[in-house]
Amino acid sequence: MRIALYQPEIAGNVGAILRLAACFSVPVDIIMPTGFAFSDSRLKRAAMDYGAAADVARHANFEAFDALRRSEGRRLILMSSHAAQRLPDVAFRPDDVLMMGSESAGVPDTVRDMADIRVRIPMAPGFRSLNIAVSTGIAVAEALRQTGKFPQ
Ligand SMILES: C[S@@+](CC[C@H](N)C(=O)[O-])C[C@H]1O[C@@H](n2cnc3c(N)ncnc32)[C@H](O)[C@@H]1O
Repeated sequence: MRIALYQPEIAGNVGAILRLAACFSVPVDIIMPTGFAFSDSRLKRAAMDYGAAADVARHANFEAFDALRRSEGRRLILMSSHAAQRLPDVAFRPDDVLMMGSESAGVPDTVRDMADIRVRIPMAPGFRSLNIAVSTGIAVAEALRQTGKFPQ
């Protein structure tokens, strides 16, 4: 399992996701550009000292990330509040990449169309979306649960 962040914009969100990734031993792919500098104190504050333990790869653009993903034979699972398929109905594989869209715009249609599966976390009627770090935690937890990869 890997987490991929498509052009994330908010340092604190990425810090929280790096903390999550370290706690669950899930590597993170960050697709550039980001909306903040990696020296941003808000990233460090949210990641705490766990950030140094996170396995993070930065990719210059989506094409570079996707070429590597394909070479490794991983499925691209796009998390989107607009997707038709519900999280509880998806059968995850241990080598899937869970990709999160940017905070303001999600992902472009060209990227959306390349996903093997598009997945929605069901929400109560009338709500648009969850915070990106919260939705990453929900999706990763379900994928780890299904694949038996939660840490002991
Ligand atoms: C704040 S949301 C982005 C909202 C953006 N307007 C959009 O249309 O995608 C940031 C990211 O969190 C994830 N996300 C938020 N709510 C979600 C949900 N209910 N189901 C699946 N993913 C969700 C998606 O990856 C989304 O791109």
